[in-house]
Amino acid sequence: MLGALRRNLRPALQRTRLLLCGRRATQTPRTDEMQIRACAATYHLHDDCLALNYGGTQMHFNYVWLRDHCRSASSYNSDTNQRNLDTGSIDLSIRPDSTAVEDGHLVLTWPDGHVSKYSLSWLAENSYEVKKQSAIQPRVLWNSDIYKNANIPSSNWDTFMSCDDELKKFLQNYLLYGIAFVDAVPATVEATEAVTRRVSLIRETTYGRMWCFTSDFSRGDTAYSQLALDRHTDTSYFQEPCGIQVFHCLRHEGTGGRTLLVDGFYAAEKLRQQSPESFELLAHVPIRHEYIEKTGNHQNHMTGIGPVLNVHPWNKELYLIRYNNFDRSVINTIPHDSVQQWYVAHRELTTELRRPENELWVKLTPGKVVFIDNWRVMHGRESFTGTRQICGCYLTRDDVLSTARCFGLQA
Ligand SMILES: C[N+](C)(C)CCCC[C@H](N)C(=O)O
Ligand SMILES: O=C(O)CCC(=O)C(=O)O
Ligand SMILES: [Fe+2]
Repeated sequence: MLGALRRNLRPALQRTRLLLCGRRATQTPRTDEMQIRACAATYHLHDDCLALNYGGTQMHFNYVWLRDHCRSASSYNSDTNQRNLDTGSIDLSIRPDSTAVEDGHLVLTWPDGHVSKYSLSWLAENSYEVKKQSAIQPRVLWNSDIYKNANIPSSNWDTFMSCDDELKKFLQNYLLYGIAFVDAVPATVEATEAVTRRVSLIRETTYGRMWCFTSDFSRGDTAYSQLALDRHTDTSYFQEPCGIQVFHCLRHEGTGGRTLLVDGFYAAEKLRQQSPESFELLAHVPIRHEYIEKTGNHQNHMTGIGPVLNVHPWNKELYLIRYNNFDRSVINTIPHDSVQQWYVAHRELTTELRRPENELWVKLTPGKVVFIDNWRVMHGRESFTGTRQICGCYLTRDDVLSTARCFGLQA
């Protein structure tokens, strides 16, 4: 989206240069005058903001915002990408003394003589109006057919470990779909750790840094049994649930034990369309998840409070689902007259999550490592017989997204 915008802006920018090169308005020109001078970029100074029309978009910039976002050396350190200016010292009723558009830049002179210059394309990219048009993180929401028909290739261990382009492709798939696979990984904890470290930092939890589990009840949790587990997100009882879960089945001699994957955002968006009030309720009512373990050496009591659906307040984009019926705690954060509606909304979401067409079943075999966005994609498993050993770890979401952004991906 921004790429397309940049392309659209380029001819406009050139036209601006052509028309405005070397010209400077010392006083705010009248609108009709501006239209003639700068047909590609027009502006108008309102009482509370500067309106800029550029690249076909009408944008509005608050004056304090403009002073705060000055990119001159005294206001901003472009080596560290940090603000130098003390925002607390800006006069909250500041207005520019003079305004001009020249050479593809908006130039403002402030009452104290300080000059701020902003490239028009920078303003466009960073305006609320343009940001609002594109998702924070573009995603492809999927059910089983959509995912299968997309034919997303798995990465291969050798190329994944040695080639940055391969890692970038992997991350792009991961960002779009919330799951991604690496094949032909040696069936060891060390290789699983290496594949993981290639992506990001491991998040150590009470389960360890790298963990390896089997059905031995060594911990007080159903995961350490042979029972089936319905779709869920992990560590919902953390105030910040783990961002990514990595699984590698090192061995399984027995039957069953397939892994279930369900795109929680696909289901939640269906709910938003069909039943907006239920979506709103699940997005606002906080509930508690809890992990209480008092076995052998393990003493844990974790709680996390937050809504099932979490949306960015400014554009309503989903970013996190907490959905774990095993670990959901006593509901005592909802007034009695909303409890019934909450259960209705939860049931509607559950119905969407349980549609067979939304279920992607995969048998994890030695060599196949899966990365799951634990803020979006639910996992579960079929019951099994025999010895089954799974190793893996959790990753911090911020660090994975940072790796992706360093490759130039939008995340
Ligand atoms: C993955 N590993 C086996 C280490 C831990 C499992 C944690 C299970 C817990 N009920 C939850 O959903 O968070
Ligand atoms: O055994 C599995 O495949 C997954 C179990 C599980 O949900 C977990 O470990 O988080
Ligand atoms: Fe789990």
